[in-house]
Amino acid sequence: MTPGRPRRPDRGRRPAPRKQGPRRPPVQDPPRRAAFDALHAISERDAYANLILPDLLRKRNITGRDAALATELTYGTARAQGLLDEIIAACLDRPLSKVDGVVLDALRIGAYQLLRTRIPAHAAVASAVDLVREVAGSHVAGFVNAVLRSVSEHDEAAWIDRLAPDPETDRIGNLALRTAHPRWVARAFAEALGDTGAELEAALQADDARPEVHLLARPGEISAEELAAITGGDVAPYSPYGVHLPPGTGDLAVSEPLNQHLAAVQDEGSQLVTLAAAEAPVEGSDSRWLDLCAGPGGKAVLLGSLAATSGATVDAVEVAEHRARLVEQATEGLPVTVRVADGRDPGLDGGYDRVLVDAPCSGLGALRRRPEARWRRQPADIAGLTRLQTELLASAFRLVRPGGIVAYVVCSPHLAETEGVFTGAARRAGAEVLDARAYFPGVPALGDGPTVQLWPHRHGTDAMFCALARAR
Ligand SMILES: C[S@@+](CC[C@H](N)C(=O)[O-])C[C@H]1O[C@@H](n2cnc3c(N)ncnc32)[C@H](O)[C@@H]1O
Repeated sequence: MTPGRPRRPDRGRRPAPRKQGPRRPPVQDPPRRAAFDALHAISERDAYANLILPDLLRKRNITGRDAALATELTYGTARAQGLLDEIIAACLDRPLSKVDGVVLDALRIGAYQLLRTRIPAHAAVASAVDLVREVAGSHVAGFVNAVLRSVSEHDEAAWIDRLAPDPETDRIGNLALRTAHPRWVARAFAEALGDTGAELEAALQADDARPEVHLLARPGEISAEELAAITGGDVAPYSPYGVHLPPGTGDLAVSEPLNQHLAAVQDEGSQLVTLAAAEAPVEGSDSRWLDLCAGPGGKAVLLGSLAATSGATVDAVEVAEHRARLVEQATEGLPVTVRVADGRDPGLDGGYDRVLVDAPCSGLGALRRRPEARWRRQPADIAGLTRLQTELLASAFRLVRPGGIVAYVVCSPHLAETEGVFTGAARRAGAEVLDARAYFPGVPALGDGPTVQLWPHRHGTDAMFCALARAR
């Protein structure tokens, strides 16, 4: 990638830029360059960190400690972007929007290293200056040097004390900045938790931490105990098929069971909601299951594995062709038939015994795993999503038979996407709402029901929502 040059030199008046020195040859720093290229693709082309970075590392043959540094810088900087921007803005005498995008991404990487890593300040500043020289030219090196020296005058806590709103009058705004969340996301968490105090703080902090990787031990292929022994992980606390990997588990330990289709990467919360969808009792036969939003196939694998052991079959519907292909690959050998169709009207015969609607959503419950999503998502996205969720759920109620189960799942705690969508749809369908907590055995702190909201700070899972209804 060749980032464009800045539209014009970015020279802050405060602090004064250093005089331009003679042009130096570019310094090679492959991990930081990879982090920069990934972050710039995220900010300019709406790329996804979990897709772009592995691709860059593979193509450039960056491995080991260098790959770990590139990953830390990419994910950490993307996750903290809004906080870093506020701090950088406080070191400028012009609006942040006037800073060229290439320069801003280099500043963000530098500020992240200064504030959230143990990299010594002089190395953080020098490496960012070298980086910007390489990607934008020497004429902006002095500007970047001066801004980062200003950033380095305080640590993160001191910057937050200076910049965060007063917690007495704006508790949510204060916590949002402290935990590097957009205010509207912090407010959505507060509304779902019914709390703006210690619990909201714990939820936002857990959401800002690096998540553990969870594996699914595919039922019928390997037990969680065996998978934990092979990978050096721990058996998950709640899912009988889950394994948690400690941070830093090497690729090698994990790649073999993944390549052999014994295991898949899947958050324990996703496993729990799928198990609830598969285990809530239907009245009568239990052999035709439908996964109405199946791509890329994580839950279809678990549903298909469970169906294989009970003699059921699964139809997996996905509107996006390429994602449907991913479902086919993931479910090979399982009793799963993939169909490319719009779940709102998939053209299938009804009469299903179980329908899972794992609806497209804001993903506010998985921000730990999608670092760029927290700054990319906007409140205005919610209305369109809830419309689609409502239509998909109405379709599920048309496709299920009386006595069958509809499971509504989203990876979001936003009340509009959770209770807001489900309550109305179940009422309109005349369905019996089940107490979903009964199908999360052993899972603590599930609230008052009947729906279930999982949380990173309570359960160590993504913030998955699950509601169950029996059709009448
Ligand atoms: C939350 S994801 C599902 C994740 C999947 N169940 C899994 O566990 O891997 C939602 C999926 O719904 C798909 N989708 C969006 N609109 C749809 C529609 N109208 N009908 C069917 N699928 C749709 C998206 O392409 C996306 O793959």
